[in-house]
Amino acid sequence: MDLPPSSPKTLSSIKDRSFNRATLTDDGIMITSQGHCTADGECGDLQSKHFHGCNHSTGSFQSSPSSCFETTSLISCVTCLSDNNSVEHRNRRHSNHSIDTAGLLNEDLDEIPYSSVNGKLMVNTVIPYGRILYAKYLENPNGYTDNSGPASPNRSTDNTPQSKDPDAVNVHGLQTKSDDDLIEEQLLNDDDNRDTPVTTTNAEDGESYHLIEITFAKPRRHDVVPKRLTLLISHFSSSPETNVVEEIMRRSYKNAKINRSVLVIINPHGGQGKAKKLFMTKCRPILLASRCPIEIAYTKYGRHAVDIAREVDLNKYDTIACASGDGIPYEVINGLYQRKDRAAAFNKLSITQLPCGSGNAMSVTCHWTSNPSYAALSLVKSVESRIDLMCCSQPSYCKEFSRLSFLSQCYGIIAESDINTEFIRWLGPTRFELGVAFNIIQRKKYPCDVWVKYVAKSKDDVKVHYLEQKKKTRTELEAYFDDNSQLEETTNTRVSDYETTEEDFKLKFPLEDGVPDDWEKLDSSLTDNLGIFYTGKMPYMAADAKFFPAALPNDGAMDLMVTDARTPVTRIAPILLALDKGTHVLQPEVIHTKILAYKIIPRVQSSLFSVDGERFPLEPLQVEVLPKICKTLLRNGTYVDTEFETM
Ligand SMILES: Nc1ncnc2c1ncn2[C@@H]1O[C@H](COP(=O)(O)OP(=O)(O)OP(=O)(O)O)[C@@H](O)[C@H]1O
Repeated sequence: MDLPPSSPKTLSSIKDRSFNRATLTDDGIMITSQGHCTADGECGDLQSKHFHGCNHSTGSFQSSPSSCFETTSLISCVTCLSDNNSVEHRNRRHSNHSIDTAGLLNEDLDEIPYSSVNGKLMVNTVIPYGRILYAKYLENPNGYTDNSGPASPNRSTDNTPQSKDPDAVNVHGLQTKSDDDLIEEQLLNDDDNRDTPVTTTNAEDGESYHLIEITFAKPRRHDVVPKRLTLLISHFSSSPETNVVEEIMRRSYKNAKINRSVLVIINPHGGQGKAKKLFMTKCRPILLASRCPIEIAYTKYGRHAVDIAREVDLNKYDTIACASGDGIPYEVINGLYQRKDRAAAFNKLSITQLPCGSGNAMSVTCHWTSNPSYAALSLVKSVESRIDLMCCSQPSYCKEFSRLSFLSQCYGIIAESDINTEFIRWLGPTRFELGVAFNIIQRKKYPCDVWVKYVAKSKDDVKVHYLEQKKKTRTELEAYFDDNSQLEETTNTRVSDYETTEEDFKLKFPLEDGVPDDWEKLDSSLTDNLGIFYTGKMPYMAADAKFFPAALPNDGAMDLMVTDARTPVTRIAPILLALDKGTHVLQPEVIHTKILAYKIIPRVQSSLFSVDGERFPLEPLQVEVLPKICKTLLRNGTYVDTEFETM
């Protein structure tokens, strides 16, 4: 620690008067009074000095310093941004919202008056714990600074990171020490102050204040960016021993792991070549500000992520974050599956996505956003949760390894539109919609035979199953969140979680055993004229395509949707147009059920299957659910609300 040992001070100290005072509330850190200007015209809030060039000789609050205390009294919406703390409240508030293209709820941006024109934080402003990334004690703070800016006054110039080749990678594709590591080291070195309280006593009321720097995620345009803020924080506690910084961190990471160690896998070709830039500019600042140790691996060839996951050192990471589309999480899951210690791998690592590709269904579903910076915030704040996977077997590969699918399998119109339009990849997501429209107009049909093992057959049964499972999950989550007093101090997460064993990977319905007697065959008049066959485990297949609104993380079932190619275009068009709302599953022309397993035997000469967006061969395909096999990070412990309940 480079600061001198501190002795208690009083608030009559001129310097201390320059900082905003704040206190801890249930929802966040609330500004209780604004800092004064010092005798020499300096203000503790650097935004005034560095970003607005505030000159206090002309500033309005200097002429009447006390007016700040009286005139600004805005109570901001805290629970709206407090991602961790109130699942119920959040779901209630936002039940009528859908995700917009930036993945933001616009009200979030507008409701928090973080700073007024003169750079001061308004009294009663609350910085929600859900937005706080880090806190530490401070003795010589410089106030409100921009972490993402080039010249941070809080940083020693000696420590300025040296620029090295950011693409330098070792044999495993892991990045060698570069500017990322140096910035990370610098941030970690900053931690010296974390445990050392600097106490200041208010001579007037005897209350104890601590000079604390917090780093929080602040909305800026469509993103969140890390910002630092220095506050004099008082905390009323029965115990004088209370470490306020530890308390802030505990509340800020209530159901999440602090300092999650992350292996980031970047597909440099993902998102039409934008993945690396998106990660570096939008996600990395949030992860670093949260003091997450990160290592980066770049994929150098197709399916490289399978190899990386197969060889990854389980002891080094808690999370694999795929800065990519949905293709890389699919590969990571399959790489882990091919390991000898796969149960240990799935128990140790959470697989998540930072949405930097063209298809980002996992992030939309799990982080409730397709915005990379918000997804990074969700990554550091989310609850580790179990999800079901689907195990796919076909004759050509299942003797070696079956394939795990986390998202979907499809055959027919959707599969062809997804895969056979790759040659117009430059069109982005539009290529998929064009492909669907083209195939529907042609009324292309895809004959096949299908057998299923039902969990909920009729649409009414599906609703009942959904409501029951949702209620069960809600009860479990409430118990989980209430159980915080029993959390392990160091990790802030519950230790006794569900554990996968090798037994869980054993298939109940191996391909070679044929179709079991209790499976039902779908009506041949339908399957002879099949248009779409689509199974899924996540509600969103893209930001605006809520294909499976009844999908749940671990209900032990996958959703199946089937359509008949003979359905008139005048009926199928409105069905497809209802995809953004998810109400297509209610239409009589759409079959929607919940199943545990299925077998499909195609009866066409040339076509394909698409599994999680990957091309699979045109062979019999048998799939079953592997319950709770994989760990991921879910915002508030749930998938994004699809409003299926009220449909
Ligand atoms: N360096 C590389 N060279 C070639 N292919 C790669 C490379 N890295 C990854 N890939 C492949 O790119 C595919 C797509 O990856 P990803 O899902 O991240 O991208 P995307 O932007 O969403 O694209 P898509 O539209 O194909 O889904 C994967 O099959 C992966 O194996």
